[in-house]
Amino acid sequence: MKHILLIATGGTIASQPMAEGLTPTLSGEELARYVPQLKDICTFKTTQLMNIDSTNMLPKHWLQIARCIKDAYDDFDAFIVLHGTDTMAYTAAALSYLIQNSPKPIVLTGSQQPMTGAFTDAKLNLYQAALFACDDNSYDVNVVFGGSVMCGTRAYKQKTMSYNAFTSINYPLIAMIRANKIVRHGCFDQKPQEHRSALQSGLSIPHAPMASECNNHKTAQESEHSYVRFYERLNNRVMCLRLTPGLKPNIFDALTKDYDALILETFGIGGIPNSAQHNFACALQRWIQQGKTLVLTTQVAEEGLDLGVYEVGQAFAHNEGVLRGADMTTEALLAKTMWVLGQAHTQGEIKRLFYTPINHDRVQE
Ligand SMILES: NC(=O)C[C@H](N)C(=O)O
Repeated sequence: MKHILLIATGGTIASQPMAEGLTPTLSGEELARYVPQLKDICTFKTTQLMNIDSTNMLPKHWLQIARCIKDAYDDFDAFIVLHGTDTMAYTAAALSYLIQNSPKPIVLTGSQQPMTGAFTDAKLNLYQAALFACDDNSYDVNVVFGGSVMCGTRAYKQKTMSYNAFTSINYPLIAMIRANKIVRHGCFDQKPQEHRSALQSGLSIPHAPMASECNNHKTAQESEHSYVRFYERLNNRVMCLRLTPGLKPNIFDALTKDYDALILETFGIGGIPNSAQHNFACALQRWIQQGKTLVLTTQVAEEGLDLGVYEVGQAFAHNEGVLRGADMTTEALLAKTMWVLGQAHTQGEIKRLFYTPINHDRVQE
């Protein structure tokens, strides 16, 4: 039987009704007791890192979860992170960058209704997360929710109440889970050979060096190991801004003090106002000239960005100072930009890391 570490962090799954509203109170150990069927498919230990509504998750918590998995990596076959749904997509993306190339699966799940609720989805989500975590062909960071398995960089919360709250954006589902059967999407039906070999070498999986342990010019990305890589640094001076009709271009000047990078959600396939009254070109150029990072993406959930299509985007299509989000989710862009700026020191390095696909986060341009 596979041995799993259940990492509890709070969320609705752990919440109970209080006078102030739903509040996380149940521990991971208590949650597991509600699903006795877990014992039929795995052995497990629980650990409680925090017990918070995911509204209060911060980048330092992502680092804490990644560190917990790193420290326990050799002792378990898989990891389940119990998490609130509201920011689960951000955490799943962040873990995809902080823990790369993992032959052991890391699965996030949670629920729309508390574990103690009469019609809860929590039991099935936890059970199916364990089922997927125990499967020999699972690896890397995934979200299991409402019978869908999504890549950690592609998950998106699209519903506030329904049980099928998550969807995979611009990328196929890894699998569907019907009751206790995993139905994999064709290209995800086999764990890659490099991961199999790594696992066959048993407990002595040589973790690749942390980025901070690599010499200055060689990032962990370039390490010759094909094994799991853990990272410990994020730059959280990154923010997202959605363009809205009438937004004033001088907004960026107000952001320069607190932020190193801006992810701008443009209109449609890539429209940025350029009328005489509202022209963003100068303001954005000023941002770039200060040495700051500018990532352009779309505020439309599906199908991604192409700045070359319209006159209102073309000025940025070939701008060397702009990073293009392509078909990535905003959640993944935020986490990736924090990770990239945590590792890279030159514009060239930033660009190279940003455009390198990680855990299927973007299609190669
Ligand atoms: N369904 C949930 O888990 C929502 C909750 N507010 C959270 O994100 O922690």
